[in-house]
Amino acid sequence: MTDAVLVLEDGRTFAGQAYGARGTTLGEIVFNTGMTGYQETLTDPSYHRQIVVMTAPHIGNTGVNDDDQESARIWVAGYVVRDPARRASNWRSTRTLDDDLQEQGVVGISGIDTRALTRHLRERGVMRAGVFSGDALAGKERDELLAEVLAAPQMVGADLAGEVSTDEAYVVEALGADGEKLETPVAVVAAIDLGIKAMTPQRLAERGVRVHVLPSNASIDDVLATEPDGVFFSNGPGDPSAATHEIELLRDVLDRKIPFFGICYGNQLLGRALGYGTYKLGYGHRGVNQPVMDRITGKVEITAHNHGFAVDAPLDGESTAPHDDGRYGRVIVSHVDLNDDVVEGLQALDLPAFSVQYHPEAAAGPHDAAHLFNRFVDLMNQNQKGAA
Ligand SMILES: NC(=O)CC[C@H](N)C(=O)O
Repeated sequence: MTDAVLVLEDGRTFAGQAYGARGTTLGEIVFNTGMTGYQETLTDPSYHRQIVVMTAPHIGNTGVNDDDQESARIWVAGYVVRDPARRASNWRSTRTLDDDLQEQGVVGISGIDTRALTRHLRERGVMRAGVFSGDALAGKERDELLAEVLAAPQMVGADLAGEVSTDEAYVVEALGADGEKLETPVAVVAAIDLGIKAMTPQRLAERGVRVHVLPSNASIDDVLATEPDGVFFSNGPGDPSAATHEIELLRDVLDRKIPFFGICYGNQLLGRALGYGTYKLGYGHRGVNQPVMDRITGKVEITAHNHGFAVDAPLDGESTAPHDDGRYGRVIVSHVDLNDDVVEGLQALDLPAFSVQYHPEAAAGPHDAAHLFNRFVDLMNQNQKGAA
């Protein structure tokens, strides 16, 4: 039975079965290669406006629980799977994935040859697409559906952090070794929520850090009002070249020599604040097994990724940050993806600032890179001692 259709911008179509909510959804179609972690993927705000294809063929086996949410809702624009589990079975599960997709109005499609679709996206690059089911499909010709896809906005130039960020600032308290609130934190961080995943402030809190999570439109005065030892920029959706306000905010932070750590979108914004360009990858990195070389230690980490853009910085040696006649001093590309040599991290040599393109908080994925949160805490400690 065919009661749903996936239409790609280049005209290729895939027939399947309606999954989750019925209706229309439009977005950029991307694929995720993680064999686990569908719940964390669905609730990662960086997937806002993207239709996600899972290359793992069987999705929903372990149901959904309240602990693995990376935010309060599903953010993907649409969901494409091969074979949904007929029955969810896990001791932590409180409901099925299909329930969540339906309740939250997320249109999906199943029964798709996700291997063929992924190969197509690898060859042609990610592109806009639409999933149509129920009344949205009834009586419509393929050309009408394609016209809807072609009218959808492009990801290039999209400034989306404001659409996913928190409206109000909130605090995640520092935790002691006993898991209880630590009255005197080891450091205070102002974290700019560009689409932050719940596990990120948690990883800092576990290291004794109090985290003030601020909305993406926070001003430098809002940041300074938290009396931060360090500033953090999170992951998030959209094109880093469009994030004008956030890039200016970051320059204000760098000018004050406040220790800075950025993840994913935060890495791209550090790149842009320093004056480098960013560009769109053909099909991006989305999964939990990307090998990344830390060029400072020579160690390789297996890491979780979700990015479609990357920083354009010279791989070899030090370069002077291009912004404003060397005002930010020297920078090295600290991390490189071993699959394709994409820049995966930046380290400023004359400022207390570094960032990675991948996800040390994991969720889902391996914990190889969790030590980077320690590196940030050390950087803040050194800075406090230097200032004392
Ligand atoms: N997870 C992220 O922070 C993604 C960053 C950016 N939106 C990209 O696609 O590259």
